[in-house]
Amino acid sequence: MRIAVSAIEKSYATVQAVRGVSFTIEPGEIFALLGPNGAGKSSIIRMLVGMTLPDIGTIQVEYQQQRYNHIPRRQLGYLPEDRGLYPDKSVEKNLLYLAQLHGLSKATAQQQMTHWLEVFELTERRHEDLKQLSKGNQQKVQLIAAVIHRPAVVILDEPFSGLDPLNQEKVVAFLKELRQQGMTVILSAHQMAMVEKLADRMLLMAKGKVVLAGTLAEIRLQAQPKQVVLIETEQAVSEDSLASVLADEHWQWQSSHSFSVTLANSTDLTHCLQRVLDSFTVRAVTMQAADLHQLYVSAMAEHQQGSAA
Ligand SMILES: Nc1ncnc2c1ncn2[C@@H]1O[C@H](COP(=O)(O)OP(=O)(O)OP(=O)(O)O)[C@@H](O)[C@H]1O
Repeated sequence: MRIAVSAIEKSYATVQAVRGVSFTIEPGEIFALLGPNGAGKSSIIRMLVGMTLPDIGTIQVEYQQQRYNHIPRRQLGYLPEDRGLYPDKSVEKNLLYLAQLHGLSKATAQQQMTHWLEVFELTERRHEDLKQLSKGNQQKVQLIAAVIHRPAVVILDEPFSGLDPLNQEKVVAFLKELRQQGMTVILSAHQMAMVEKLADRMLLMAKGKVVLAGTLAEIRLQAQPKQVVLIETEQAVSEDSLASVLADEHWQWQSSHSFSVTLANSTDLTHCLQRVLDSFTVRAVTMQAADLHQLYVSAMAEHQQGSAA
């Protein structure tokens, strides 16, 4: 399923929640919507699933040569922010009921349920009422409920919320398996370390607008266009020798055996390394890349400064 969102806007009574947002999602990719509380992520999700319409702009969904203005219900698995299963029914009854509601045969529903309960280590708990499970385990049942009917697209609003680190890792593995099975996954999340491991592309939003977009590498370039490379040498290097070898570079002496160089692009990297290798024996070269959490925090700080100015 291919999804193209073009310049959508959405306002509620007093809030302009989404302000001219565009992006595309390619079939089979994991796409992450990121941003602080109130950024507009859930509003976008509600428009993607057809719960509300954009005031302005378009959503075009292509699936098996058909076109839609939202993701067709039969092809959608959705974990909303406010979860909706039956607390007084067992895990098994909840899942089988939902699967059959989506048109799965009893045998296929059973087989799907068995597989996913195993993945989340919930097989032993399947006869317990949902309300008897911890919040984290209920969350895992909700994730299974969203995918049990094998939809083409899965939308997960905060799939990591309420989960401990080990269970968050399980969700990462679960989402990778969905991608392997060919599903398109759209998720919103606040756990950057998890998103970094998973997302093929992402959209960082603030106050209804796009702040950064693309793959992690593209986002890195947008947020931090300069690269910093740390070079460690076998022999001691003085500041004077660096000044003569790297006369045109922006370098910083770190210790007798290491220094960093800030580069504008990869061509500069080649030139810089050639000059360094002509003069010193190099032990290690490390690119100092910011992780998604750091990129997110600095992008949001910059955005806030920009909108305050
Ligand atoms: N039904 C509604 N009526 C009025 N205002 C709303 C409604 N839904 C959302 N908003 C407002 O729209 C803005 C965007 O909200 P939205 O829920 O889309 O953000 P979000 O990025 O999903 O936030 P969170 O991470 O907290 O879930 C917020 O200011 C919110 O208060």
